[in-house]
Amino acid sequence: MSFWDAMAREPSLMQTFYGAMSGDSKLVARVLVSDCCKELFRGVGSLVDVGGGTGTMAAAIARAYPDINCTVFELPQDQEAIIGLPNLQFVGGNMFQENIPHGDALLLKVNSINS
Ligand SMILES: C[S@@+](CC[C@H](N)C(=O)[O-])C[C@H]1O[C@@H](n2cnc3c(N)ncnc32)[C@H](O)[C@@H]1O
Repeated sequence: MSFWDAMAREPSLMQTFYGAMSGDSKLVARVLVSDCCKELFRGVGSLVDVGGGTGTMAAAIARAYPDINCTVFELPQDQEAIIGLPNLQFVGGNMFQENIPHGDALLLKVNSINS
């Protein structure tokens, strides 16, 4: 059983974990969508956040760049995801077993506790 499968059996642990991931993403997103990183997004029309959790990072990018079509590719799970942005969608899947959706840019962000 994978770490992710095990965690899915513990809803409170899962909620804590994704809350921590989201908090980290909020912090990093503030830098990523600031003026200093504008060059990174030049010419990008679509972006896929692989393993993007509840969508915190992708949502920040989608808000800052309404012309970028953002997709979160994530294991199907019962977590509250960010909804309501016209240029943000979620696709459920396993990156090791299924094709990752096409995007001009792929984002694969891990949290500092993993690195
Ligand atoms: C360390 S968390 C990082 C979450 C988010 N990118 C962030 O930085 O806040 C890793 C994420 O990858 C997802 N994940 C793990 N294995 C995956 C797989 N095989 N396919 C797709 N997503 C996966 C997990 O559910 C989790 O949301």
